Amino acid sequence: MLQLINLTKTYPTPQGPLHVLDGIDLHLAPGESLALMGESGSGKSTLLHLAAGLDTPDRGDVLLEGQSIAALSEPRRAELRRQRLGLVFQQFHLVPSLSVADNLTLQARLAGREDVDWAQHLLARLGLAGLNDRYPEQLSGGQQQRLAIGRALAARPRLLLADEPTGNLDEAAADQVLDLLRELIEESGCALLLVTHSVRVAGPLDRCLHLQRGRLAEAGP
Ligand SMILES: Nc1ncnc2c1ncn2[C@@H]1O[C@H](COP(=O)(O)OP(=O)(O)OP(=O)(O)O)[C@@H](O)[C@H]1O
Repeated sequence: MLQLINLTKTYPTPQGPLHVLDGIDLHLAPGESLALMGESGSGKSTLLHLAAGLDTPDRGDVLLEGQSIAALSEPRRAELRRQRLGLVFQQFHLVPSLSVADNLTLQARLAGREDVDWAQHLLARLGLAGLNDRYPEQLSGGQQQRLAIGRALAARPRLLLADEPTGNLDEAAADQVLDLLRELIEESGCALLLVTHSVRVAGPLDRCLHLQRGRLAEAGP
């Protein structure tokens, strides 16, 4: 489903080149959930951005369902993202001028994959059904985060990439959002690559890998 092949990324800095990713290989199976952990600055967000085709590696390639991202032009990469990927970041990136219902279906509509029944189901499951006509600024942080998750799942992506999706929430709200996220992922058969600092968050996922000095290692017991 997702394959990272020898991904290498170096940033130029005033102190010289910073080797963030040093030949990363990773294979994620359909429906599999994987936590990516590692110290601050170890390159987790960099890896996620490369996997989403939002940035390009110095070497290596990303295959999404066998399709090489490196071989695509930027517009075709954006189309692939719309069709196959859901993205959830720590900042919610909701559109302030759109209602809850319109925010949720925005990506699905752009991808030509709007499914009214699935959108209603997501709104209900995410506890947002009564809030359809509200605007993002009228929601709590937890509600905004749930809406961002709903939006990412509305087009039924094959893979959800999530960067600290509960980083802004207190523990109780974070647990609730993560339980929902896992349930919805299972319902839709979507794979998950989730960046987190939290062992509690990583624990229930199928696999956990640590990023350290540019390489991936299986997490110990
Ligand atoms: N555009 C850039 N130019 C130069 N250095 C960068 C750039 N983006 C990231 N870095 C550096 O690359 C390293 C990895 O950053 P990245 O954001 O991927 O780490 P992270 O593991 O996600 O960190 P955190 O857990 O703090 O979010 C950091 O040292 C960061 O300062």
